[in-house]
Amino acid sequence: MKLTNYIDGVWQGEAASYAVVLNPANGEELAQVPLSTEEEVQQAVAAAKKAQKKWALVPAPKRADYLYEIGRMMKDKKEHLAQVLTKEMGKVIEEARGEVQEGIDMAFYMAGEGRRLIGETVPSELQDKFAMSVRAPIGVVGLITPWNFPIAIATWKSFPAIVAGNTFIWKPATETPLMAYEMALIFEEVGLPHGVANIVFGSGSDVGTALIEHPDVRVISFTGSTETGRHVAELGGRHLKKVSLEMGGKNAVIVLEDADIELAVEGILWSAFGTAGQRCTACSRVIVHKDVKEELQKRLLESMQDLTMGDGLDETVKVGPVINEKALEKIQSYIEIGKSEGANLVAGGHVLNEGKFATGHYFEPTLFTDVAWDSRLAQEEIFGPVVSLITVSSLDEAIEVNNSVAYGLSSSIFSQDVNKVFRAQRDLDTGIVYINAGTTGAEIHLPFGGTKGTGNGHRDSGVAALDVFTEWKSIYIDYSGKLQRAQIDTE
Ligand SMILES: NC(=O)c1ccc[n+]([C@@H]2O[C@H](COP(=O)([O-])OP(=O)(O)OC[C@H]3O[C@@H](n4cnc5c(N)ncnc54)[C@H](O)[C@@H]3O)[C@@H](O)[C@H]2O)c1
Repeated sequence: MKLTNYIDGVWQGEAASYAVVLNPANGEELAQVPLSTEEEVQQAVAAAKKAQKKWALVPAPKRADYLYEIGRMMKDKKEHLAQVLTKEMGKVIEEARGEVQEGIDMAFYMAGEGRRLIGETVPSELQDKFAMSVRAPIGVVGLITPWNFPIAIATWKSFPAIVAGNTFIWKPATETPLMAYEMALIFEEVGLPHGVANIVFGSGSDVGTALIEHPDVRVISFTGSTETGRHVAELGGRHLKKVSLEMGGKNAVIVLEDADIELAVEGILWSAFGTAGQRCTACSRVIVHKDVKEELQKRLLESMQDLTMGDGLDETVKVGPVINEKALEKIQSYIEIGKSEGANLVAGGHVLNEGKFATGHYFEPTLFTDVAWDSRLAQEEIFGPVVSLITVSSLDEAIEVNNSVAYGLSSSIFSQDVNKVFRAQRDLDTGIVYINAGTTGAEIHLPFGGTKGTGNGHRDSGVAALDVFTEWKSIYIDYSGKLQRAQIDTE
């Protein structure tokens, strides 16, 4: 299947060049994705700009009605969307269903915002004067998304954008364009006015750059690696764009001496090896108290034996493939780095490429122990099924080690002591903190994002997402019939 861009409600013609989209589980060709150019971006921005004027005049509750329809259609197509998602991204089908559900939840949640979009009324300091602030749409927004959550992240961005009265151009990752294609079909089927939702496929350097540099694109909402995000921020800054960045992570589970070890093992397995470790919130470090280190390690190693690997469409599989050959090489390079740094490789550490694994991209769930907290293995984002066990002697030390990385997305702590966990949630320098759960499992009505190298202060999800896609407009209405001046003493 050859995909085409979706601009102004119209599926566009053939592109000059394409990239091939492969199923990471078996190497099967799924589609060809256009490698668009600046010209297509200009066309999409022009359509979005024209549509936005009308769209902003549609009352927000009516804009929200389209989101209810989109949510209902996603619900009807949930199994189909999940199957396509597993094929193009590789995550196991249970997780794919969960990701689609996140999108459905986001549709209904943001549709509800159509009847709120809450502003503020406040007293004026002057008599016979009324003061309020409202959320105003910004205009045309550009959405740049990664391959690891090809549908959920797009809904976190596009749904608040449109309910607030903006129109958008979405550039999905070239590895996972099929979810964008499926969403465009849904936008078309629910009759979303032409030009409100536009999809332009292509590389980050061509399409992404053209979006960021275009003077009519007022907001860039980006999710991806910190390296790319830094570039997006620099370029966006030069063009004075509002740029929202959600980037990498190096998340840790802390296991204290009084933890429920069985529960901690379950939490670690799910957050470290789910999606083959390719979540921004993946647990990549386990910071364990020395008194329970041996027990935790033993139970973790035993449980890791039960992680069946294979094609995520097989319901019995727990760990699917990683996205491509480049990812395998990166993970392998960190195995070598870990060994050279003196960490102890106690499980996994290999690419699987024989038998049923021969045509896919599989890496064994891997555990290093005795990892130095400041080693590269413990500090850098690997984005694969690799966990580093770091031993500490106290809660203070655990928090310090957790906070030592350049990222600040998610952290978790297992302990039965309410004083310790309350103290920890205060001091853990991450945007998300879990108590007695792994590092993953965000719910869409709470803000999602992180500190330091993970983000630049904005958030996806929750009402906070509306801050990215609206401007605060302050309105003063003077009904005194005379010129009143604030801050001037008229007595
Ligand atoms: N914090 C979060 O919410 C979150 C969520 C998911 C993934 N991530 C992070 O995303 C990364 C994995 O995703 P990825 O490999 O797709 O990231 P990436 O940075 O390589 O790509 C992300 C997107 O940016 C585009 N892009 C690449 N170069 C660009 C450029 N020069 N200008 C504009 N756009 C450009 C890509 O085409 C893609 O659409 C990991 O670091 C992960 O932690 C973060």
